[in-house]
Amino acid sequence: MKPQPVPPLVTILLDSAQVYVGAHGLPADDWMTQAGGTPAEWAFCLQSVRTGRPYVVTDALADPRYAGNPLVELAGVRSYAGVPLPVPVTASVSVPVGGEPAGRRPEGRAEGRMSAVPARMTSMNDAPSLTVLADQAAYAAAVQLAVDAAAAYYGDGTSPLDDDAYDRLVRGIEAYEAEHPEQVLPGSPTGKVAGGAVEGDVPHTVPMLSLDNVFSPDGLTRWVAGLERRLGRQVTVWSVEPKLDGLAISARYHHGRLTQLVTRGDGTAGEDVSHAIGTIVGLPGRLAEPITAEIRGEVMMTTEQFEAACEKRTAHDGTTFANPRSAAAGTLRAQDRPYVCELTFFGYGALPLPPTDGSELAERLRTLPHSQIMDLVAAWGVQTTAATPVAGIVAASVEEIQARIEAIAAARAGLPFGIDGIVIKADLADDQAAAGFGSRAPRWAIAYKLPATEKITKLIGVEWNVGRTGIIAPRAILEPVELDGSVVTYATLHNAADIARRGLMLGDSVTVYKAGDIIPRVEAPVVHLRTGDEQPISVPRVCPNCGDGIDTSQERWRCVRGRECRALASIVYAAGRDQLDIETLAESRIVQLLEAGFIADFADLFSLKREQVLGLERMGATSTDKLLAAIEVARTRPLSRVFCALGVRGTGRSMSRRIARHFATMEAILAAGAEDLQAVEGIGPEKAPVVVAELAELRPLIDKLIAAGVNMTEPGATPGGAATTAADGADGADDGTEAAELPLAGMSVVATGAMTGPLADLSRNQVNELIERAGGKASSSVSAKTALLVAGEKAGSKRTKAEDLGVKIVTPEEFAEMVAAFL
Ligand SMILES: NC(=O)c1ccc[n+]([C@@H]2O[C@H](COP(=O)([O-])OP(=O)(O)OC[C@H]3O[C@@H](n4cnc5c(N)ncnc54)[C@H](O)[C@@H]3O)[C@@H](O)[C@H]2O)c1
Ligand SMILES: [Zn+2]
Repeated sequence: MKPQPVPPLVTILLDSAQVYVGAHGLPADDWMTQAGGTPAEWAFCLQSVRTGRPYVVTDALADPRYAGNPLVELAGVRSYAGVPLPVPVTASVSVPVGGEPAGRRPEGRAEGRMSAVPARMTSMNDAPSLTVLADQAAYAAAVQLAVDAAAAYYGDGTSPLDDDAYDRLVRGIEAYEAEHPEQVLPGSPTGKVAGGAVEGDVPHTVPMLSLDNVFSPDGLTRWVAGLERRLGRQVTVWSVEPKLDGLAISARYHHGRLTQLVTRGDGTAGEDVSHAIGTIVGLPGRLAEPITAEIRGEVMMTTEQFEAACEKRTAHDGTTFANPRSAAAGTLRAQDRPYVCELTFFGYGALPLPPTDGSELAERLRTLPHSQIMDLVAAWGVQTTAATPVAGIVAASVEEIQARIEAIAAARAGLPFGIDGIVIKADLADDQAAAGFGSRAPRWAIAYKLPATEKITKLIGVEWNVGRTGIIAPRAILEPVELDGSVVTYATLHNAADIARRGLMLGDSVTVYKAGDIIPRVEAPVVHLRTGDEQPISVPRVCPNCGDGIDTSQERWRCVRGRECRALASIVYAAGRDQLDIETLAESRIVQLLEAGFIADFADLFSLKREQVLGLERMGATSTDKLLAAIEVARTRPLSRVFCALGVRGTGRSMSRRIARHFATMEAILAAGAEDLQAVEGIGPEKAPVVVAELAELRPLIDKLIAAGVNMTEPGATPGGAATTAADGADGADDGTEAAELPLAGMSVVATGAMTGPLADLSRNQVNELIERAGGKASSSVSAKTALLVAGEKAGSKRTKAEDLGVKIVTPEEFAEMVAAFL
């Protein structure tokens, strides 16, 4: 028999750092890798972060830089160990370029180093990525790492891995075990509660299990079908609840009194943590009724409790907790801390407790639907999610479950506590009893996992930026990390005091948080991962923009020149091509005008006198009149341009267009509250209040613009937004028809390559404006949601991607015809 093709050796570092890419010159947000290291050390990652689609290896091979690289061989691998690989190879594997990365890993850190081979991807729909294990040694190292990490995670919360890295590792172990059942180690974490890493000495009356996971609507549908097949009937009632991100705990009440708290442990026995009684909000020492029962639920820290706990710990030993979950884990078990941190409890179950398991209550707890048991628990005075925006509900169909999943996922970023998914349970006791339990999880419940919102990465730098009002704010530069659908390289650090409070140092491993629209933020240093090489973060002594002094009397530092510090930059921006487009106004001219005291902001441009301009050095009559004429034209620009010129944080060109089209007038924008703003696509619960606050701050400038007669309306738009009212039915009917008649209504359109024909002279921004005038949504990246690609000359990778996805492609000329009325 012919030997199998030998797969190239690829190295994967089991490091918590999630790397970047960029070394191969492709957009960083397109790719992900599984490994640690720096961009110079790693060249490829083979799965698109944005689309989850596998990367086509052969594409990259055309690049001469990779000639002779092991990857060349990788591309030739069509099967491994006799199993055909999807062609071409599609695993999440990274390949080192130019030798192995060495010596970067901190000492004393749980890690394994293993060779890896391309994995066969499971169904891409539902495919979370996994760490690929090449051989038995790699497998053994992975098992050891996972068990150590889990022990630290459930112990004092000091795991070296973030959850995503841990989950990928365990999935890799599972995949390896499926291929090599004869090699499974007894210590393997798979199939065990808490990965088999924790023990306890207080037996549970009924095992406290974990939950199995799904990751997509398809996964959920399959799970439901599987359960119904097992039961031989349809499940008619489901309960849908948030999956609280803390630790499971059992609270034993005797005659209404809380007598014992026990952790989940290995599922059959846990640890007694009764010392925490009295410190957990939502878990009363005495119930409203003198009942005897066991209540199960999640112990966690709210964001507020986490901040308070960090403050206490910093005061005590100068360190913080890495995140709310590990703070809760550490706090629950800590007995001899000189400070007390408050915890929060949410119940999600109740069961009979011996010796009263023959009682009438015990019988009710065995036969009532889960949802009604939760009502009972709340009535007894225990906190449940009922009072939160993500309350548990019952659903009758997969569609209803799915709708609730979406609602909970949308609410996640605004919640005062962490959730990491949605738990779906068969609500009726009969269904639960008939489905029963596996060794690790019940068969009648499933966790629908949401993407991780937190990861561990490295803080590699801090830069100090001066805002429009002269506020000097630090920003963290991170080793790029893929988080909730995008690659994060920068994160907010509020101010110098905040850096000190969190005890951050350069080179620290840090937890970074991002969900939905939220601007990523650094949560805390992971103190137990320090190597001793971390350096203090230096703070500026003078304004980084103008070199003048800094007013440090407030927590938010400010340049002593205040608004003036940034005046030049703001006016240059406002006059720019995509904003007011004042053609002859060069930066040097703005400097002259500022220095002469004729202007202090861009609104002053509109009241410039001819003599003033004429009096400037190197300014003749012709150029003066040209400039004044250009300013006259600027006075009539559409609202979207004027709004963009304001430079409201988080609103660039396309967002400004969307806002202007939605509200139609500046008056309506100014009257809008955070709620109203969220009706604009791309503005979420976090961004909306920022925009409102910025606009309040900009109000004097806006009033000045209005007084100067600058246009404040968006041509063709009606208040309320034509596109939004389209779906509104009756009273939106007029607008609705209008929107539906627009040639690109409801379409996401991407333009790429050089425009030709009637579009030849348009900038990309102008093409995007055109798309939006014609009712479409301009986007810069091709995805499954793209309805149309306008591909000019040299369209490149976007065109390839559109072809792959079956997106309709037109030439600039064809497009010009489609939108001729709007040109
Ligand atoms: N970072 C690490 O080193 C590390 C180590 C081990 C585990 N982990 C993380 O922990 C996860 C596995 O932990 P797990 O076994 O506790 O499982 P899990 O957290 O995935 O799910 C089970 C748990 O969900 C909780 N839960 C929350 N809301 C619930 C609700 N409404 N109803 C029922 N249960 C609810 C319960 O505590 C239950 O035990 C992994 O996926 C990983 O993300 C991380
Ligand atoms: Zn300054």
